Parts: sequence; C-alpha cells; structure tokens
Amino acid sequence: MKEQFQAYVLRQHDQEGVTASIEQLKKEDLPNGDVTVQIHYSSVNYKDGLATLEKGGVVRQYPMVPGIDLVGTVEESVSARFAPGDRVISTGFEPGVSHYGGYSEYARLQSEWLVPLPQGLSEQEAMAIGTAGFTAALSVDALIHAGISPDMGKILVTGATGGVGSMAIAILAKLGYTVTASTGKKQQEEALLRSLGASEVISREEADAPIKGAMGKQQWAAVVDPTAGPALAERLKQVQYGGAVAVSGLTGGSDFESTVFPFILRGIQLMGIDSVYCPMTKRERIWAKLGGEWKPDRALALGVREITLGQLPHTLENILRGGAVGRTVVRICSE
Ligand SMILES: C=CC(=O)SCCNC(=O)CCNC(=O)[C@H](O)C(C)(C)COP(=O)(O)OP(=O)(O)OC[C@H]1O[C@@H](n2cnc3c(N)ncnc32)[C@H](O)[C@@H]1OP(=O)(O)O
Ligand SMILES: NC(=O)C1=CN([C@@H]2O[C@H](COP(=O)(O)OP(=O)(O)OC[C@H]3O[C@@H](n4cnc5c(N)ncnc54)[C@H](O)[C@@H]3O)[C@@H](O)[C@H]2O)C=CC1
Repeated sequence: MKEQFQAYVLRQHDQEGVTASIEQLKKEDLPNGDVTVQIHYSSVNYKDGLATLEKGGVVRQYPMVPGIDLVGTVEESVSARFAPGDRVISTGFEPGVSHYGGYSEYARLQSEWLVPLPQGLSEQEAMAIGTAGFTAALSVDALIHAGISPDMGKILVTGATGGVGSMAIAILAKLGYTVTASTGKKQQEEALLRSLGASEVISREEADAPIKGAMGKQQWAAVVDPTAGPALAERLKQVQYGGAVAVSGLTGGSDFESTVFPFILRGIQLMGIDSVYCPMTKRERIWAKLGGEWKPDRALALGVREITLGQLPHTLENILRGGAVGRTVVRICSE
C-alpha cells in the first residue's frame, strides 16, 4: 500500500459551508475495518450528489470521503471471508455516508459490507451497474415476487434516462417485459431509450398528467419508480388490477398525496425498495443474477461514461440538476 494516496474529501467549515477537494491521505487516516481494499473504480449516484450538499441529508459526519460504491482488490484482511487479491464490491451500508467511501485510492471497510465480484462481470461493469443497477434489479425482483409476469401488460419506468431507470429498462426488456419509458428528455434521448429496450417512450408531462377523480384508466401492469413525487399518486390510479409499483427514489420529490382506492379497488401493491441495508443473502443472489441472466448488456454497451476524480465536481453537480444520462464510473486505478 502506498504511503500517501489520493482521495476526494468533503470538509465542513463555519464560513464556507461544505467544500470538496482532492487531498493526499495516509493509511492512518482511514477509518477502522477488517479489510483494506485498493479501489479500481467507483461510480456516480444521485445520492453521491446529495452527499456534497450541506443540507443533503446524506453525510452523517465530516470530514467524509463520498462515493457509496466501489470495486477493487483486497490488499490486507483480518477477516476469514476475504484474502489479499480477492476482488470485491461494496455498495450501500456506511461508505460515503458515515465511513470513508469510494472516491479514494484505498478504503478500509467492514467485511460484512463486501460482496465477492460475481462471475460474468468485469470491475468496470460492476461499477457501471453500481447502486443504481442493483436497485433496478431489486425493483425487478420485487415485481416478480408480486406476481408480475411479462404477459400481464406494460411496465412503466420513470426517470428512464437516469441510472436506476436505464438499468431497469435493460433488465426488464431482457426478461421479456414490454417497457414504456417516461422521461423529461424525450426529444434528445428517445433513440437511446429504444436501444435500451423500451418499446414506447413518453414525456414526463404525459406520464404525470393529473387525472380527475380517485381512479384512472388501467394502463400499467407495474411501475418501476425512482422519481416518486406528487405524480406517484397519478401512477397509482393507473395501475391495473393486481399490479404493483416498486418505488426507490425521490428525484421528483419526497411527498405525495393519495387515497386508499387504488389499493382496495384494484388490489395493487406499493413496494419500497432499499438497496443500502439489503441483507447479504439477497445481495449476493441479486449480484449473481446481474452477472448472469439479468446482465443489463444493452445499458452497459450504450449508457456508460468514464471519468477521473478530478471530473467529480462537475459530474456531481450535473446529476443533481437532473442532467445525467445513463451511468458514470470513476476510474481510480487500473485493474
Ligand atoms: C442509494 C440510496 C438512496 O439514494 S436513498 C435517497 C437518498 N437519501 C436521502 O435522500 C435521505 C436523506 N436523509 C434525509 O433527508 C433525512 O435524514 C430524513 C428526511 C430522512 C430524516 O430527517 P430528520 O431530520 O427528520 O431526522 P434525522 O436525519 O435525524 O434521522 C432520523 C432517523 O432516521 C435515520 N436516517 C436518516 N437518514 C437515513 C438514511 N439515509 N438511511 C437510514 N436511516 C436514516 C437516522 O439515523 C435517524 O435514526 P436513529 O435511529 O435516530 O439514528
Ligand atoms: N432506495 C434506494 O436504495 C435507492 C434510491 N435511489 C434513488 O433513486 C433516485 C434515482 O437515482 P439515480 O438513478 O442514481 O439518479 P439519476 O440522476 O441517474 O436519475 C434520476 C432520474 O430522475 C429524473 N428526474 C429529475 N428530476 C425529476 C423530476 N422533477 N421529476 C421526475 N423525474 C426527474 C432525471 O431526469 C433522471 O432521469 C434518486 O432519488 C436516488 O436517491 C437510488 C439508488 C438506491
């Protein structure tokens, strides 16, 4: 391990608020953990953008190295689960929130947070999937467990050009579902969304148009919703009998107002998706699928950008503005 290494560090100051810069850290600056990882790639999620904001609600203490995702090689380990040279993924749990995360050449982590890099994925692909793709896969898994099959009708994916949305389209289409993509970028990105596997692309305005009364026309067998906001209430009114909504995010807002009617008249389910504390058995099952029959090949081929630590400020601002398309990986050291 190098004596000094680079990390992107957030610090809180009385006058300036939260600042971010690339700093040289030492091994002893790393927090406690039983596994030290040399990081090869991290990724950019909406939550990483929130982490840079003083009132973003994500970072629990300063200084902090953000980056909720990382992949790399185990350098040192006192855990029986991992040995030096093992390739591991970390998503969610404390890194980037209350423990130094992935925007760094090294991380010291708790072995309970780590998943072995699954067969079928390179390190770059694992981060192109990252928390967003893992959340998309958890959403699809929830729909399948709710009994939603491809023959039941169309699946609406909101925030379709985003990380969760684009990965969800690629996985659903690969599994034979018919996908309608809702996007705020229809004019610029319709072709990309169709290449990912959407058979229909509609504007956010069309998808979210207010419906008079408590119920609407039955349109969707299910919804994968990383955007939520007040329009979630309109989506609930349009889910068909026995359908389901997997809600994972809040880029459209955190509040919505609904009635019980879609639930009691059409027996629909509203399912919350959490990737952060997802239990390890399920985590490993979903990652194995992501390296195998659910691998989002089209999203990996079409929708991934690679940046360096120095390009983070602009990229994190852009994701908060709703400007990101597809996924961005951060190259830290080469594999
Ligand atoms: C990849 C995942 C995602 O992208 S999830 C979306 C990104 N995350 C967020 O936007 C959450 C940001 N958090 C907030 O905005 C706020 O914390 C809040 C609105 C959720 C709650 O704020 P409030 O001021 O009411 O309470 P506290 O911040 O003091 O927290 C209360 C209680 O909740 C626990 N908690 C807060 N944030 C999280 C979190 N991200 N994950 C899990 N738990 C969270 C917090 O620890 C407190 O519980 P306690 O038992 O007292 O520790
Ligand atoms: N529950 C969980 O475990 C997880 C939750 N999330 C949440 O999911 C959401 C999406 O995350 P990412 O895919 O990483 O972000 P992203 O920025 O890549 O995608 C967000 C999408 O939302 C769209 N959007 C922006 N403003 C909007 C608005 N006002 N109305 C509707 N859509 C809007 C964007 O155009 C973009 O397509 C975030 O809220 C994030 O916090 C993400 C991963 C895990």
